[in-house]
Amino acid sequence: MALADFPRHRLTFGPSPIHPVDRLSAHLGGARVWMKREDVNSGLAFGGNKTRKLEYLVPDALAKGADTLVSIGGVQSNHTRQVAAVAAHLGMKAVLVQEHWVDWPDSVNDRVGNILLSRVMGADVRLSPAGFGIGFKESWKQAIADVEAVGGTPYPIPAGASDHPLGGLGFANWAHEVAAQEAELGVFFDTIVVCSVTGSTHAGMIAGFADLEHNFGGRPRRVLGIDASAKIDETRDQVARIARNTASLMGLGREVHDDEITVLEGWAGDLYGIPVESTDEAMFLTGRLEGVILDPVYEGKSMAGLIDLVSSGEIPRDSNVLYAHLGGQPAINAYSGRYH
Ligand SMILES: Cc1ncc(COP(=O)(O)O)c(CNC2(C(=O)O)CC2)c1O
Repeated sequence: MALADFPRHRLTFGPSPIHPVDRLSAHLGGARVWMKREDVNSGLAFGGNKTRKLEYLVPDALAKGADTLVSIGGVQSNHTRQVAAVAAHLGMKAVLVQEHWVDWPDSVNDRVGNILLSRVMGADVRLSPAGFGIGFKESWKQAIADVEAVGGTPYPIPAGASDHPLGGLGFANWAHEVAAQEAELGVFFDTIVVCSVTGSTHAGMIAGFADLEHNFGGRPRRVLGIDASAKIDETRDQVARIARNTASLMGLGREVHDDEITVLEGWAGDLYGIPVESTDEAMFLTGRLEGVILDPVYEGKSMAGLIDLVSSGEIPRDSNVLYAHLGGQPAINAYSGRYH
């Protein structure tokens, strides 16, 4: 099946906005930087990259007669908050396993930001002591079994909606959306910068841009994933696997080449969820030059990567760089101790 043949349940307002950030570009003194704003893509609880992925999972959940979305993330997961919003929107229940992915001293970490929003939306929020990991977890499997035990019909959604057969389609579609917007804007984004953790945002982009090039006469471009997992080998493997699975699912017609899969390290720090100096600097620079808010877990780290790659000229001065802003702002409320 071609991408266009997959059912998509609209959860977004339409194409997410693309705009230049020329004060930031001037400050960096290199390529022109633009942003595509998934942080304002939906009216459902601040939206984000997972909302776009869920547009392709919801038809499957509805077709299977599910009544409960079951997912997993850290205490300040943006993903589980978006699952809670979509469940509420659809009239389904949500069971969310929130694991101890971050040893962050803010005592309010489990009472503000994303987890507070999920509770407001009526999700069954279950705190778990298990630590960070992007693979399948026992706590999540138990939650699925619990729903079945009371006669419910669960729809399992893994961390980040990534290691799911349909998990890459949302951002494969994102690539096609970018191409349509380029035609309107009269610009070509030769480089895309995106944060990579569970991997299907980046992986979907790889498959989508390969589809554009191989089947729609598109020009080649670089998709640079910036790791924020601090477990780069696992993330690299997951991005590669999901990119290839997604390409095969949508009938790309060729293999995904190794040189199309680039996950860069250097800005994640030692631990997932713990900001480092470059994270803080990226957050403050973007906030003070553009009024754009980045979070300390994900976008602050991917922007730190963009800043270095543009400043160093690794991304050439004549490039147009599209930064994927994937959302995540609510989590900043759990880091007030660092930014007061
Ligand atoms: C704001 C933001 N930016 C980038 C990412 C990384 O996306 P992927 O997981 O698709 O690689 C997340 C993910 N967040 C996870 C979550 O539980 O919130 C899946 C880890 C994100 O929330």
